[in-house]
Amino acid sequence: MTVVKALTIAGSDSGGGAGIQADLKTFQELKAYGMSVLTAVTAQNTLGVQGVYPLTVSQVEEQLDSIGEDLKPDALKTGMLFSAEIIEAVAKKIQQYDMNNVVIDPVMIAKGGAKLLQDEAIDAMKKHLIPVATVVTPNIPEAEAITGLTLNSMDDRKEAAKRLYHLGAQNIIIKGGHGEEKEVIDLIYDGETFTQLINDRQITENTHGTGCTFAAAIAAELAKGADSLDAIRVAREFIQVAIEDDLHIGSGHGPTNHWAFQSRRAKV
Ligand SMILES: Nc1ncnc2c1ncn2[C@@H]1O[C@H](COP(=O)(O)OP(=O)(O)O)[C@@H](O)[C@H]1O
Ligand SMILES: Cc1ncc(COP(=O)(O)OP(=O)(O)O)c(N)n1
Repeated sequence: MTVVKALTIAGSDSGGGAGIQADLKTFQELKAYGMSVLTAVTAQNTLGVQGVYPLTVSQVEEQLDSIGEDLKPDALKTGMLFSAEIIEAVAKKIQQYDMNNVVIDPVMIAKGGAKLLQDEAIDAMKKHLIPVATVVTPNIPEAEAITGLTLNSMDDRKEAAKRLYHLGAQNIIIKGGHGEEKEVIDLIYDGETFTQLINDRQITENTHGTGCTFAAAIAAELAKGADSLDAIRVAREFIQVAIEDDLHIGSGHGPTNHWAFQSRRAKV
């Protein structure tokens, strides 16, 4: 049996809907062996984020060394990185251990408004992390923060994607969850071609962790050898059914259903 290995470098969500918990659940569902490097602990539930506790740079580096020296991942994704210092350390270790298939989810703010990245870390993200990205997955506010543009139209999103490409990412996907359209439009750019993935927008409160889950699914598919566009298409299907078959747990923004994708396949 060939085992593919996927790594998440992210924060912990005690509520289990986002962060490393969402990533590991997604890796498992997509049949990739999951590994994790923790960058921060959050006290969090469906109502919001009650506490944020970053790890030290050396604690993050030591975990990356443990992985790099023994368990080379076939793909990795980054999530909450919190500070410029952690971003720089992560970018250095990705290069030192020659890690490929790198999905960068530039997590900045949780849905409830809590800051998961310090403002001054955005420059480090642009300088150190986006240049090593196989795929970068900003939502609309994150794309605005990175590019300095205001994204009111699809043409604005295309311009932002071009700027992210010029920062060094190989593939850009500007996610449409925060868009105004009736449908959800995720815009992909590979330096030559724009592709739009258009899906039904679900009217639900239960979208906690959508970005983490989506990026983790891309990483799992890249680990299995898919090209970037195919990996994004599978991840899009994974997140759509995870939102459609939501679990209704907690009294705020509930998590998505990480087993919906496999449950539906089993029924076919
Ligand atoms: N209400 C929704 N219905 C269907 N798909 C959604 C919905 N909200 C988000 N998505 C999808 O979930 C993924 C994450 O998008 P988004 O919510 O924009 O990111 P983030 O969680 O980082 O803010 C994207 O593929 C997006 O299209
Ligand atoms: C620990 C941790 N990491 C990331 C997030 C943000 O996750 P995201 O998928 O963008 O979902 P929302 O927070 O927007 O629901 C998080 N909340 N916690």
